[in-house]
Amino acid sequence: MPRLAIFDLDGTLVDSAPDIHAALDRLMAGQGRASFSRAEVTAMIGDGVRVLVQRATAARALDFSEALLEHFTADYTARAAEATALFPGIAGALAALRAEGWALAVCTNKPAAATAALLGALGLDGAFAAVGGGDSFPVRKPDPGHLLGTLHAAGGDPARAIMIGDHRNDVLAAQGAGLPCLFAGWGYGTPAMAAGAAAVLDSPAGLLPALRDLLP
Ligand SMILES: O=C(O)COP(=O)(O)O
Ligand SMILES: [Mg+2]
Repeated sequence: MPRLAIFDLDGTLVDSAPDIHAALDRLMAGQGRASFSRAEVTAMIGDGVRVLVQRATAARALDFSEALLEHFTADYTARAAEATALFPGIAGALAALRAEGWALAVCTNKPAAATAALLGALGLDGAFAAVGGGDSFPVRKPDPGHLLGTLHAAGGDPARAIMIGDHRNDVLAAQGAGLPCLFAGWGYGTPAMAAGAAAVLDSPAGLLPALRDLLP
């Protein structure tokens, strides 16, 4: 069975904050509310789209509604790849891992439809043995069931799999599933969120050596 690297998406593989930010600002403008700073937006990312819109509406004294959530989700899904790109070094790291025989998967709290649209636009459809979105399973990160469901869909073995993520939810899901977690320090998380990770990486250049170290 090949070694399996399971990647978080937002803040780990892709710098998606510009498009999430733009979509949130469009939502707020439609409600007559002020836009957000980038730091406000990155602090709201990580728990899926429902919690994102709940946090954004609360921050602008708006009542959350299913209609606002649906509006945001449709708008963001259609425009998820306008300004979003892979972090520098990610494409090379993924190619090197595949060349070494690693299987790859994505486990993200972003909804599956937006995830598929984004991966397709980035030319990454087909790069992953499985993609577990935030609505692919009855649970999502930090619940380990999301990670284990993705792992099983990829045909992986928990004893030969590693999680890579930028948020506390990634570390907690990995801990619950019994997997080591590498913390992507280039993402949207805070240093405190790395507590419990096997290692904190400063840049994607550190991915290959750290993964080989954990699973020779
Ligand atoms: O959609 C989110 O809130 C976060 O997505 P992620 O799990 O890929 O970081
Ligand atoms: Mg993330």
